[in-house]
Amino acid sequence: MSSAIINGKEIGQEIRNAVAERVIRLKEQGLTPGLAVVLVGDNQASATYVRNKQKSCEAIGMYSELIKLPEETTQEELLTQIQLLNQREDIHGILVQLPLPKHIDEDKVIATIAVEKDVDGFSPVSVGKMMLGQETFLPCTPFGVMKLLEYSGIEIAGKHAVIVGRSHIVGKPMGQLLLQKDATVTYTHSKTPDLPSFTKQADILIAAVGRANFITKEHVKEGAVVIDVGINRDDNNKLCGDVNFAEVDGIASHITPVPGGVGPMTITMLLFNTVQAAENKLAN
Ligand SMILES: Nc1nc(=O)c2c([nH]1)NC[C@@H]1CN(c3ccc(C(=O)N[C@@H](CCC(=O)O)C(=O)O)cc3)C=[N+]21
Repeated sequence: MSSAIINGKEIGQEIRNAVAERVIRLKEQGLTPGLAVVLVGDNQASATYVRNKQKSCEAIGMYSELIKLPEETTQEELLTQIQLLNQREDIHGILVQLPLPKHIDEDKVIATIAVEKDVDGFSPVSVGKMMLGQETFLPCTPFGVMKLLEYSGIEIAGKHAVIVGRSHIVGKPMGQLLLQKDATVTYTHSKTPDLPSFTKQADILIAAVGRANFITKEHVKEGAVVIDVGINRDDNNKLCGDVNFAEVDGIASHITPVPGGVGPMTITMLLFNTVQAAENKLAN
């Protein structure tokens, strides 16, 4: 029997519809939620993502503004731009598209974003609050994965979640959010010896490695829920995840496809956080 497909496009659309309703309420009160996306340089992949984000904002009636800066932008110029956005009344969320050019200190840039506008949830204060279980913007990809699990009726408490990958934006916060829902969490990474011996124990397996088709049938336990966070290009330049879908299909109980799984949820939660930021402003 094949695995149940967790449809991120469909679940994402359902959440976006609810977010669109909140946009209508805000507009009735004279406030249009606004997202600023800062793009430095001309990374082709980044340009595509950024276009998707803007289209998604417009589709639900939000304002979005692209601040496109040349590759040669200095760190100081970028910090000045962010400080201007921090002060803007019409901008409620700020996203600085990563990766940044190598001459720019990413940590410094992210730390400059006002925490109440940090809709990516990447700043040190946001991360600290998340760790403490305090109210804050959750990073969009792990937040989106939590929503996928919730909408699919997958139980988390008491389950063994194994995370493959420990990036600041996916692996680490993913484990934290699952822990907060009472999963037992194991982090694995590139230095983990005998990876399959760990991943085979997973009730919930999160693949966030960034290598095409890296997770094969030997990594997956019968009946596991497999979440594929990867976005890679295969040898034919086709979009694919970290999981070898054809191999794992039928072993997993549930699986997310790429495309159409986690990706659309990342953008959905960005819209969600931005509307929340606007609502917070109205409340204060
Ligand atoms: N500050 C920052 N925040 C981010 O959230 C951020 C970032 N930088 N840098 C780049 C990554 C990547 N990312 C994606 C979002 C949606 C899809 C997505 O919607 N993917 C579609 C397919 C899109 C296609 O066909 O190319 C899918 O999986 O179905 C993919 C990738 C956000 N990122």
